Amino acid sequence: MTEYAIRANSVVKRFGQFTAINNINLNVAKGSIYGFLGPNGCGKSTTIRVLTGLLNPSQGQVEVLGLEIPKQSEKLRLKIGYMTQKFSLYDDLTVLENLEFIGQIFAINGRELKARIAAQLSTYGLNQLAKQRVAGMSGGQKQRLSLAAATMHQPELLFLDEPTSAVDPQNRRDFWEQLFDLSAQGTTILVTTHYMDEAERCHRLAIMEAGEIRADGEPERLMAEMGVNVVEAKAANLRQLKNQLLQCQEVRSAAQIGARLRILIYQQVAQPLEWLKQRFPELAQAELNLARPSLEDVFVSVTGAGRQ
Ligand SMILES: Nc1ncnc2c1ncn2[C@@H]1O[C@H](COP(=O)(O)OP(=O)(O)OP(=O)(O)O)[C@@H](O)[C@H]1O
Repeated sequence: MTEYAIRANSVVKRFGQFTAINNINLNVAKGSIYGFLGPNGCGKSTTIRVLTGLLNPSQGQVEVLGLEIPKQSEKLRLKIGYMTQKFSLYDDLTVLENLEFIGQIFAINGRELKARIAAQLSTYGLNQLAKQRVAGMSGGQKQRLSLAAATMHQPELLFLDEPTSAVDPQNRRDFWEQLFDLSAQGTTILVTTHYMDEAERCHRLAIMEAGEIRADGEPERLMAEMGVNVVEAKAANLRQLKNQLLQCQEVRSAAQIGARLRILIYQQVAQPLEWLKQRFPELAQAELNLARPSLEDVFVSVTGAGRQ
């Protein structure tokens, strides 16, 4: 039987008249990496704050690591790590001093603290930087320190709010390798992101828009079940063709990628290539191919994106 680290049932959070998250249902399996993908302002951070007990839900039930939230939030605090969007360590302290400080907050002292710091410095490649003040460090180095700090007390569950928005692709890759190491050791991870490639790495994923979960599942399954076929067309006058395609109710979206147009066509059209050629005679000689769906296609097909 699957054990869940997080269960949320019909959770709503309102700020005054404004509903920031609406009827969120969530089951996050223990040890998994669960992604929250969605545009700015769709409610990802609000959801995390409710799940961590920092915000009280307006409605609904939340259970995290077997604790009833917000009632038992204080007990939860010691079992979770939370890396917020903003770098939240001390610029004027060194790497070592930051880790000591965080350790003490979690009541780790003496020999145990020394051992934990040594382990974290080594795991996150910070040995050479131990005596360096944070102010002079690069974005990638700061991010490694943030993860080291968030995992100092070996939390069972880790919340990461857009952890890689300030780092380059190589650092993102390395960061994700660290997340998979943590997951293999049994840590459950909930991570929010804007990046499709990052979302694709998650074991499971929720796509959010305007405070609601629009789709939820394993990335591969979401791609297989999205209800549209993807066609790539290499043709002349792509801008004009795109506008004409968007007038057709059979077309979910069309977007230019280099010299091609990526067209999502609802699956009610059984033969999308033939349909395109019939509907647009100028495509009769064009290069048309069915393409493998991507997560970006799923995102477009389940949200309001892509219709302009
Ligand atoms: N304390 C608050 N009071 C009023 N409105 C809020 C508050 N916190 C968030 N909101 C609103 O709730 C909505 C969701 O915000 P949230 O920060 O959860 O989005 P997000 O998906 O995390 O966005 P981003 O990717 O930009 O961080 C936004 O419209 C935001 O302005």
